[in-house]
Amino acid sequence: MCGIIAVIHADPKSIHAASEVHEALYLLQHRGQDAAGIVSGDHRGRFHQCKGNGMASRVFQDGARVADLPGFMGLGHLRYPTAGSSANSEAQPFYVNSPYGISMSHNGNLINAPKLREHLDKEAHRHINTESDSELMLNIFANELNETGKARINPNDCFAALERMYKRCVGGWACVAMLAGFGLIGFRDPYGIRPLVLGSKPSECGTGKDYMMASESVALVQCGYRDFQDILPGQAVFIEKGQEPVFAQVHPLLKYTPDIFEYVYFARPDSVIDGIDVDESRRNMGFTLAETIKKQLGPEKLAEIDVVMPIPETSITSAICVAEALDKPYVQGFVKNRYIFRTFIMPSQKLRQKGVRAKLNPMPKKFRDKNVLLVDDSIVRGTTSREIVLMTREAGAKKVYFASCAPPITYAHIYGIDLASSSELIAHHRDSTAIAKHIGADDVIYQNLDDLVRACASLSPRNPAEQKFEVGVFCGKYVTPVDDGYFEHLEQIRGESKKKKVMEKAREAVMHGVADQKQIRMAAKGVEVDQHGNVIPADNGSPDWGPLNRVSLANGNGNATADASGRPSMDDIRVSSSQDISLHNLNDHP
Ligand SMILES: O=P(O)(O)OC[C@H]1O[C@H](OP(=O)(O)OP(=O)(O)O)[C@H](O)[C@@H]1O
Ligand SMILES: NC(=O)CC[C@H](N)C(=O)O
Ligand SMILES: [Mg+2]
Repeated sequence: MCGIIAVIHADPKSIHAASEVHEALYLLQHRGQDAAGIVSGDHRGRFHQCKGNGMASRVFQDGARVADLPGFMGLGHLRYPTAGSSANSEAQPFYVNSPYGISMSHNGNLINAPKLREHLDKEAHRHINTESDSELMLNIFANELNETGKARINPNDCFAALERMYKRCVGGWACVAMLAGFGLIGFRDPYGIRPLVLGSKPSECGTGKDYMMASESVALVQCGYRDFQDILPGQAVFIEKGQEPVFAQVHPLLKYTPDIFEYVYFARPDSVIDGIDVDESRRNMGFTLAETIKKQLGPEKLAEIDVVMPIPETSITSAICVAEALDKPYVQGFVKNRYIFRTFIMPSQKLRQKGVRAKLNPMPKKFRDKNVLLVDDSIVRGTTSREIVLMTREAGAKKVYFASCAPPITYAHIYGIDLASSSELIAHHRDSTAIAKHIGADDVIYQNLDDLVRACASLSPRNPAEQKFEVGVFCGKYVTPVDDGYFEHLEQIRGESKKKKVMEKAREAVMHGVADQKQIRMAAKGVEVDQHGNVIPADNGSPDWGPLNRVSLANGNGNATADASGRPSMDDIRVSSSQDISLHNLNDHP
C-alpha cells in the first residue's frame, strides 16, 4: 500500500507546492515506509526531484531538502512495494521525458505487468529501467499520449490517452501525474479499489483556488483543504495551471468496490474514504465481532473473561467497542513504542518478528492471573499474534483468547497491499483450531465476512444495501478478471523463502565475480553497485546507482523556458541532467 499526494497552486509563480506535499507525506507515512519522494514542477516547465529509500524524514533530511524543490505543483509518494524490489531506483514518483515531461505517483498493483512490459518493448519501443509496475503504467500512459502526435495537448487529449491506457491495464490503481508546465492529473481504476480524494482551498495569492489530491482525507484536512470529493471509479480529473478542475469518465464505472482492507488496517482512523468514516467502520467492526465472540465462546467461557485488550495500534477503536458490547473492562496492557513503526509493512519476516517485541511491551500487573481477550484488526502471517500471545502468557495471564476484526485471510492480495503470498498466510491451510494452536491461544475468534461488509457498508453515503467492497483476500473472488497462472506468478515473485534463496545466491555470485547478467540484476536489488560497477556493502544507507546493465538515469540538456501558453513541448522542457538528479536523488552519498 502506498500513499500518493499531488498539489497545484493557483499562482504559477508559487514555489511552495513541495512544502505542502512534504507536510502531507508525514500524514500518510503509515501507508509506506520503504521509500519516499517528491517531484515539483515550476513555472518554467522544469521538474525537480528528491527521492530514495527510507521514511520521509530521512529522505528529506527533516525538511532540509524541500528547499531544492521549487514550483507551483508537486507530487509525493510513500512506497510499500508490491511489485519489483525495494531498490532505490524504484522509489517514486517516476519520470519520463517524452512526450512533454511526465511524472507519476502510483498506488496499486497491475496484474498484467508481463503483458504490458512486452507491449512496451515490442510495440512501443520504450525502455523500462526497473522491475516496477508503476514505471510500466507511466510508460503506457506516455505512449498513449504520444499517439496524439501533437506538440501541444489539451485535457481532452489526456483523457483520450487515459481511455486507451485503461483498456490495456488490469489491476488496482490510484495515480497522480504531472505534465511539465501544464498541470495535474488524477485517476482511479474502474472499480475504485484504490482511494483518491480531491480538495481545494482559496489561494494565498487572493485569486483562484489551490488543489490537493491524496490517498486519504486526513492529509487534505491537516493541510487546510476542504470541499472533498472522491475521484470516482474510472474517473479522471485534469487541473490545468490556473484553471478549475475538469472531470471525465475515462472508463465506465464498473462497480464501486473500494478495498475493504483500507478500513480494516491501512487507513488512519481520522480519514474518510469514499464517504465512509474509517473510525466509525472500526467501531462497527468491534460491535459485530462482539456478537460472534458471544456465540462462539458461549456463556461459560465468556463469563471467564476478565479483560478486553487491544493490540495497538490499529485495533484500539474496535477493542473499545468489543469491551463495551461484552460489558467487560477495557484495559491497555501493552505500551506501544512510538518510535517503532508499523511492523506488518516491514520488508522481511525477521524484521517483522523483531519489530513486534520492540514495538509492544506488556505491563505484567495488567495480565497477572487474568483471562485475557486480545483484539487485533487482522491476523495475516500470524507474526504479531504468536508473539503477543507468548508475551501475554509470560506476563502472567491464565487464559488467552484472540479475536480478529477481519475474517481469516486465505488468499493473496493482488491490488496493492502486499499481504503476503498465500503460502505465508497463517489461515491459508489452517482452520481456527489449528490457528489457535499455532499462535498458542486458547481460542481464536474471527469476524464473519458478511458482518465486516455490513460494518463498512452501513456507513456508505451511496445505497448501503448495495455497497460492495473488494474482498478477494477473504474468499478468493476478486473484482477484476485474473489470468490463469497469475497466482503461480505471484507465488514465484513474492514467496519470501524463494526470493531470499535466489537473492543470496546472486549476492554471493556478484561478490565472487562469477555472476551472470540475471544474477547481477537480482543482486543489484539488494546489493548496491556504484557507477563503476563496484559492490557497495548492503545496508550502509548509500543510494542505488541502478543495476549495471541499465541506464542509470535520464540525461539531457534542453532549455528551460516555457512558451507563452506555458504548455510543454519537446523543446521547452528541460530534462534533468544526470548531475541534477544525482544531487537531488542521492541523499546520503558521501
Ligand atoms: O499477522 P501479522 O502478519 O503479524 O499481521 C497483522 C498485524 O500487523 C498489523 O500491525 P502493525 O504493527 O503493522 O500496525 P499497527 O500499529 O497499525 O497495528 C496489524 O494491525 C496486525 O496487528
Ligand atoms: N503499495 C503500492 O501501492 C505499490 C505501488 C507499486 N506497485 C510499487 O510496488 O511501487
Ligand atoms: Mg497491529
